[in-house]
Amino acid sequence: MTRKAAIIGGGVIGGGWAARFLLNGWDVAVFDPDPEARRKIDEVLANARRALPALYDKALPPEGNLSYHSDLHAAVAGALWVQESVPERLDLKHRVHDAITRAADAEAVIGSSTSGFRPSQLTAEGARVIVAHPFNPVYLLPLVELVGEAGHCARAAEMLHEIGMSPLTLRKEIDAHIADRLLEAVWRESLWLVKDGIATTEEIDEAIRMGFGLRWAQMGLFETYRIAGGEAGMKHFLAQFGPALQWPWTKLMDVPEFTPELVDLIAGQSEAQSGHLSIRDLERLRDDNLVGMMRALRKSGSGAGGTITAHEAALPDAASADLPVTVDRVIPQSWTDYNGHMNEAHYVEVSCQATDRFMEMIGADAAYVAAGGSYFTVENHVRYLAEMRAGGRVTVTTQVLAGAGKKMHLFHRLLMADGTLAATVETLLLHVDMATRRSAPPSTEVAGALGRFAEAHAGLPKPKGVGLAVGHRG
Ligand SMILES: NC(=O)C1=CN([C@@H]2O[C@H](COP(=O)(O)OP(=O)(O)OC[C@H]3O[C@@H](n4cnc5c(N)ncnc54)[C@H](O)[C@@H]3O)[C@@H](O)[C@H]2O)C=CC1
Ligand SMILES: C[N+](C)(C)CC(=O)CC(=O)[O-]
Repeated sequence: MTRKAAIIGGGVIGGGWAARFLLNGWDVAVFDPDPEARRKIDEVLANARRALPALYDKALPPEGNLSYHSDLHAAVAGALWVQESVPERLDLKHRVHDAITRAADAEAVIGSSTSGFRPSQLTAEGARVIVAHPFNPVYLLPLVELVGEAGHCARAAEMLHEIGMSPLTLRKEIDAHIADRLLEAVWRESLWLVKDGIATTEEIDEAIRMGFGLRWAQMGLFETYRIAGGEAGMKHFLAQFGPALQWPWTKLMDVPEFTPELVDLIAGQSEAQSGHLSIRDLERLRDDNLVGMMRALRKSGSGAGGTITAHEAALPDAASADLPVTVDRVIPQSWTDYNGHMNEAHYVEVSCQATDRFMEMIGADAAYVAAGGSYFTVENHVRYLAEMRAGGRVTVTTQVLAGAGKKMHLFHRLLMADGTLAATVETLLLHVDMATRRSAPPSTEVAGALGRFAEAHAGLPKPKGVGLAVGHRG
C-alpha cells in the first residue's frame, strides 16, 4: 500500500522533503499558504528527478502522487509521516505543531526540520514532535538528525532508512543538534576571516573544497586526524597539535584543557571507532573514497573536478575500464554527450552491468571471485540501434547462447521503456583461475547453474545480429 507523507511548509527544505518521499514511492500532500509554493516545489522536483536516480544503478520505485491542500487538516489526514518545515520562529512553530498534533493520526511520526530548536522547546506539553533535521538538498544528502523520545525516533529511523536516508539519533537534546554546532563554528570563523580582511569568500571556499572538505566528505574529522597522527595514531596527534589549540589560531578561544582523562577518552573512542583497521588500511580507504568523489566532480568541473580535467587534457590518452552494473535503471544526466544522447561508452557500461548481474545469478558473485574464480570478457560486439536519453529507463535482458566448459557466450538486449530495442551486445567470456590468471573450468555449482540457463535458452531463436562482423547488416 502506498504510504503518505504530509509536508507542512514547502520552501527550500519542505520542497526537498517532498521530493525525497515522492521519488521513493510515497504519496505526498503539501500545505503551504504561499501561492508560489506549488511552482517552487515543481522546480525542486524537476532537479530532484534529474539528480536522485543518478545515484543508483537500479530504478527507484514508481513516484507517488503529489497533492496540494489549502487546509492543514486535509494534508495531514492519513499521513504516516508529517514533516514541519516552516520558518525558524518559535511562535510560528508552536502554532503549527498545535494544529498538526490535533490533526495527525495517533501513530504518525511528526518531525520538525528545525536547525536549532530542541524538541522540548517546540511544543506545549503532550505534543509528540521529534526533531528530524535534514540537510540541503534533502533529496540527495542522506543525513537526518533525530532528537526526541526514543520510541518515536526509532520508528522515524526505520522509515528514513526506507527512503534512502541516514538517521543519526542524538543521545540528548542540545541547541542546534550536532552538525549545525560544527557548521556554526566554521561559519563564525569564516566570517571573522572575511571581516578582518584576511581572506575573501572565494579564498575560504577554495581552502575548503581543495583540501579538508574532500577529506571530511568521506572520513569525517576524527578518523582523518587519526591518520594525521601517523603510525602512533590519535595520542600522537593530540600531543603534537593539542598545544596549538591554546595559540591564537582561532577567534573561538574557549577550548577544553587536554587533561590525561580527556586524551584517554578521545583516543579510546578513536580506537573503538577505527582500531580494527591499520593506518595503511585507513589510508587506502580514504584514497579510494577521494578518487570516487573527485571523479564525480569531473562532469560539472566544480572544485577539484575542474583541476582533474585540466590536468588530464595535458596527459597522453589512456584507456578507461571502469564499468559498473545494472539490469533495470534510469540513465543519468552525466552519461549525455555533445550529441545530446547517451554516449556510446555507456551502452557497453550497461552491458557490463548486465554481465555482472548475470554472474551473480549463476553464483559467480563477489564471494566466488574472492575465493579465486571469475570470468574475463574476451570479445564484445555492440550494435547501436536507437538513441537513449537522460532520465529514460533502460532494461537489459540476457540470453545465454552457449555456456559449457570455460566459455560463457551471452547476448544482451538493451530495451527502452516503450520496448524499443536500443542496442545489442554480444559478449564472450572465459572462466579464469584468479591465482594463475589463466582460463580454467568453473566450479561444479557455477557450471551447473550456467548449464541450466543454456539449456533453457537453447530452444530460443538465434537473435538477429549474432556473430556479425563490423559493417555487416544481417
Ligand atoms: N535552508 C536550510 O539550509 C535549512 C533549513 N532547515 C530548517 O527548515 C525549516 C524551513 O526552512 P526553509 O525551508 O529554509 O525556509 P523557507 O523560507 O524556504 O520555507 C518556509 C516555508 O514555510 C511556509 N510557511 C510559512 N508559514 C507557514 C504555515 N503557517 N504553515 C505552512 N507553511 C508555512 C512558507 O510559505 C515557506 O514556503 C526551518 O526550521 C529551518 O531551520 C533545516 C535544514 C537546512
Ligand atoms: C544554515 N542552516 C543552519 C540552516 C543549515 C542547516 O541547518 C543544515 C544544512 O543543510 O546545512
